[in-house]
Amino acid sequence: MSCAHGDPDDGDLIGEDGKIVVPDDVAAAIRTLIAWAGDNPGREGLIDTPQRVARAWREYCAGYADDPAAHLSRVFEEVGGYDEIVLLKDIPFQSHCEHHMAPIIGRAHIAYLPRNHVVGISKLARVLHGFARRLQVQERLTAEVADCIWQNLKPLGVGVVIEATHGCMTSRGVSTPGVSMVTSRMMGVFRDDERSRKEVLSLMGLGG
Ligand SMILES: Nc1nc2c(ncn2[C@@H]2O[C@H](COP(=O)(O)OP(=O)(O)OP(=O)(O)O)[C@@H](O)[C@H]2O)c(=O)[nH]1
Ligand SMILES: [Zn+2]
Repeated sequence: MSCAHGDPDDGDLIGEDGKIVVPDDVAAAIRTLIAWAGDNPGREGLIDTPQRVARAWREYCAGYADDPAAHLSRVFEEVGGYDEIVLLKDIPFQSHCEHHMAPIIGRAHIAYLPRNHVVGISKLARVLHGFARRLQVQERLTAEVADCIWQNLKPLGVGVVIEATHGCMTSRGVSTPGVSMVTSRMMGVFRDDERSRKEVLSLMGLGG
C-alpha cells in the first residue's frame, strides 16, 4: 500500500500496531503548531499528540475517500405502491468549517418523494456523512447532499434541511454560543409545489 497523505484514494500505510503511519512532515507540522500555541511539543504529555491529531483528522476528513453517490446504487422497487414522502429526521452529524477547521455540529433532515423505487434508509445518512466528513461550509454541504440524491435517485422531490452550530462562532471570534445556522435546499415538487413543500416541512417539524 502506498503512502499518500493529501490523496486518500491511494490509501495510507498501516503499521504493525494496526494504526495509520503518520508521515513525518504531517507530524512536524502539528509539532510546529503546538510550539506556536506556546507549549513544548517534546514534553511527555504531548510527545505522541502529533500522531493522535493526524489520525483524528483522517477520521474527521474520511469523506474525501468516500464516494457518496455509490451508497445510492442499490434500490428497491417492491414497496407496495408506496408513493409518499420518505423522511429521515434528526440525523446527527459532525463536520469542520473550511475557514477555521473548527467543528460544525448539527442535525439534518433529508426527505425525498420516490419515483418508482426507494433506497435503504441508512444510505441517506451515509450520503450526509460522506459530504460532512470534509472541510465544508454549511451551504455547500446542504446542496451537495440534495444534489447527490436528486441526480442518483431521480426522485420527484428532494428536501434537505440542516441545523448546526459552528465552533468558530461559539468558542472564538464573535463568541456567541446558543445560535444555530439553518440551511435548506428544496428540489422538484418540494420547490415548485407549495402543498408538497408545506407537507415536507411539517413532517420535519418545521412548521409549514
Ligand atoms: N456562510 C457560512 N459562513 C461560515 C461557515 N462556517 C464559518 N463561517 C463564517 O466564515 C466567516 C469567515 O470570516 P473572516 O472574516 O474571513 O474570518 P474571521 O476574521 O476569522 O471572522 P470571525 O469569525 O468573524 O472572527 C465567519 O463569519 C464565520 O462565521 C459556513 O458554513 N457558512
Ligand atoms: Zn469557521
